[in-house]
Amino acid sequence: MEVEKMDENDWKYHGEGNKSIVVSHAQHSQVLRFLKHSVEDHKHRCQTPEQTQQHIQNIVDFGKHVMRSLLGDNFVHHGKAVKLPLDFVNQLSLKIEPERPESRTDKVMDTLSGWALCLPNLTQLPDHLGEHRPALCIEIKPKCGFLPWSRHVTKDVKLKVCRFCMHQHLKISSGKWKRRSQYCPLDLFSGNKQRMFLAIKHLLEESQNNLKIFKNGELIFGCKDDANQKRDLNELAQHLWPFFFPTGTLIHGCPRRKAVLHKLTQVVTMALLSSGEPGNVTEPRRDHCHTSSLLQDCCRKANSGLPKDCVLSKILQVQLLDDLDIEGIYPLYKRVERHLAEYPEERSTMQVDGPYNESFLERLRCCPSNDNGSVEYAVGKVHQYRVAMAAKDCSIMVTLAPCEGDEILRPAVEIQPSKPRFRGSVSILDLDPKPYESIPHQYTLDLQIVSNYIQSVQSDSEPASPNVRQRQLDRDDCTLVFHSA
Ligand SMILES: O=P(O)(O)O[C@@H]1[C@@H](OP(=O)(O)O)[C@H](OP(=O)(O)O)[C@H](O)[C@H](OP(=O)(O)O)[C@H]1OP(=O)(O)O
Ligand SMILES: Nc1ncnc2c1ncn2[C@@H]1O[C@H](COP(=O)(O)OP(=O)(O)OP(=O)(O)O)[C@@H](O)[C@H]1O
Repeated sequence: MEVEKMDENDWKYHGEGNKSIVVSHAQHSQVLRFLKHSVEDHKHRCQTPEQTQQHIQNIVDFGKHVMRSLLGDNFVHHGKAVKLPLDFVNQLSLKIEPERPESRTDKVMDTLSGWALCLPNLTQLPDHLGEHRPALCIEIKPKCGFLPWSRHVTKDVKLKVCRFCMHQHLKISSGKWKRRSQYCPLDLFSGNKQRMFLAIKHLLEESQNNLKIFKNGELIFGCKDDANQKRDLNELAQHLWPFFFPTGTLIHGCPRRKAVLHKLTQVVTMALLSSGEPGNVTEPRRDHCHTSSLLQDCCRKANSGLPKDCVLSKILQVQLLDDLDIEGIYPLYKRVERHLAEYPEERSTMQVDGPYNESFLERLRCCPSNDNGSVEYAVGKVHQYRVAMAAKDCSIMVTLAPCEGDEILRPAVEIQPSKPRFRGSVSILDLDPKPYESIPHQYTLDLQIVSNYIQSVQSDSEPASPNVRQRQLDRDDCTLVFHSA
């Protein structure tokens, strides 16, 4: 990329989250990720260009030195910080503004610093492989895949219902989403194919911000402010039909939509479970969220664990660094705060705001396992918690292309046995360091999620009797899960 020759017409709006806006290059497999600011911060120029540069460099370093080591080189692309001409950035910002979803316009793109992150476009295959080859990309934001077990947890419900499922109630009552998602991260992370199929089915039914699908780099499903899921699924099936049924053959008696979504679910499950070391399986986790609608008995029997090096296993291992729960972390955060109030100069030696280098990683690894009352212990646990938080908020990109014969696509993940055959790559994105300052917010949010959930379940029809609950479960269409072809 030649920064002097940047032309906004070569770039188009690609997507955004809470913290950044992404634009993709029209010809090359590249994206630029810009930071976003609140309108107020932008107006008052709250961050200097040097601070923004540092912020972006911290993201690169965190990916390069911390997350790559913990999650694996294959999965993490740390990208590089680039300084762009302000003119280009301003023109680009004006160009993409009409494309932005209404719900995200409370923040604006940083047009003041000229700094951005340059990354490979993970929705496409690399330039040298991508030519004339259709690519399908499935992005999943899986969220937290385990139930806490910490002795610091004070509400029993947290040991039974996962945070995502509880949070759904708050998201509905606050108006963030209109319909509750039945997706449960514990199903996805179970390693059990039936539960994983169910998780993906639920993501397809109500994608919220947890599922997006791209075809040749273009968003074709998910992430809409107000989606009509049924219509969208029909459209999705139309889009995907040529990928999965290139010869046009119909499965006798099976509706087209169902056949395509079934294939998609199978292929995504295989990609999420694909591992460098086939057959290597971790200890099964016994987590089962009580609001997940798969019959508990079935889950218990089939909890087969994740292959050791698959992407889900890697992410889960890092999430599990949060072993104290926010209720155990918050007092440690306050210990650090008290120490810093007395010795503010130690903030940098403690690496509270980075740098995210080898020695930060070492601090994570060397943190004592028991609380000896020291500030070192508190800092180590807070760092571990922040790293776990990043892994709880990341997204997985599965990018696939049909392939013929024995041709090899690299970096390779092979979907076997599948017809047609697919090869491609699995990556993890959005691994930004979570700010130390967000811990009090996390604590308050946790309290809010739990109390809202308890209230909402109590006020929903008197606690459903087992029969009512069972009828509810029976109504779910599990044929996709239980009668695979
Ligand atoms: O707190 P959560 O679990 O709601 O996660 C936030 C996400 O909400 P979600 O529930 O996934 O819709 C939220 O995503 P959305 O803006 O809702 O798409 C962000 O990812 C936020 O991270 P950050 O503050 O931008 O670094 C996320 O905040 P962190 O808690 O990860 O800092
Ligand atoms: N390297 C990439 N290649 C292709 N698409 C990308 C890439 N990075 C980000 N995207 C797209 O842009 C979207 C927003 O990016 P990202 O998730 O990093 O934003 P964010 O603001 O950090 O999100 P969050 O709300 O989780 O904090 C992603 O969901 C993804 O669709």
